[in-house]
Amino acid sequence: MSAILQVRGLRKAYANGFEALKGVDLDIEEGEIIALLGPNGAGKTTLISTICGITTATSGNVTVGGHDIETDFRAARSMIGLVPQEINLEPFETVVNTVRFSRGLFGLPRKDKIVETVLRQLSLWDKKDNQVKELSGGMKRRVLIAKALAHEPRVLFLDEPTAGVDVELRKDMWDIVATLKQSGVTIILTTHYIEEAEAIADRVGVINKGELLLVEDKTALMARMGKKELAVQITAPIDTIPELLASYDLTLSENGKTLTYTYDTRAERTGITSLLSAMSEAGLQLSDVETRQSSLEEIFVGLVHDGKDAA
Ligand SMILES: Nc1ncnc2c1ncn2[C@@H]1O[C@H](COP(=O)(O)OP(=O)(O)OP(=O)(O)O)[C@@H](O)[C@H]1O
Repeated sequence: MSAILQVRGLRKAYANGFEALKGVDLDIEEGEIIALLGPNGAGKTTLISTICGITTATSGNVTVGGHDIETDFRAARSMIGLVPQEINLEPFETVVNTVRFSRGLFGLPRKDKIVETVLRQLSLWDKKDNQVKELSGGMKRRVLIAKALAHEPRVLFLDEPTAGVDVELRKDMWDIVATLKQSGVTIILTTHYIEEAEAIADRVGVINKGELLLVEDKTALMARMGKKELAVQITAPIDTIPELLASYDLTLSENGKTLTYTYDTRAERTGITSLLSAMSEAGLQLSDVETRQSSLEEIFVGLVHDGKDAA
């Protein structure tokens, strides 16, 4: 495999002086799916827009298939398909014409066979003569993807493909992404959802405050993120954690009535069973037990922290 996309020292300061990208380096291999994960305002859309030439970088450079996005804009842009966050379709146009038109925008000759292949790939062929306004929200999202694929790009950007869609539609989208990968397209998507990255990505990049904190193989990253907490309520408050429980990773709440145990969901043994029996041995009476997955926000805070510690 070779890097189809190379991003080097990419910085973007907006007109008001705000630095949305603070020197991003990224290599993307041909044929992989990479998910860029980050909280609101992290810079995900800015990164994609800059790579796709919608906004101009302040400094740094980007090449797609070896073509510089500034000095060789046309060649670079022709290799990229962009599926934007917002649905921006012409409501009275038919599906097939919408896709044909997108292909034409790249100055390519009309090739109905290609348009047909794309529409079939997205299960839109039987809707080809429908007007866009007659389609469901999920179908409209598919049309956006079909449009982005009409000029046969090798790299496809999906900006928050499943923001605000229901679970079924989200799974649908994941299947589409898997099909596209099989056809050899390199896919870069942005998302807020860990489970989305987990479901479809080969690698995950975490972006926060304009910095790419890490890019890592998904399995390794998920193992690191897979922390869960077990909160155990006890009937009688205690001042300190009993000696018998010293070997567990426990914290005691201020009111002395909740013991919180942090464990790794992916570990072979979570240690919950032995912890609960050790609690009973220590004479603690339990009144309630609750589990909690660390939120994305917390994971990011953790990651930002780790990054600072390492520096
Ligand atoms: N045109 C602009 N002028 C000034 N600041 C901007 C502009 N566009 C975006 N920003 C700021 O840059 C930062 C990054 O925005 P961006 O849209 O790239 O984030 P994001 O990670 O895509 O967020 P979200 O998940 O909410 O879409 C934000 O703080 C945003 O307010």
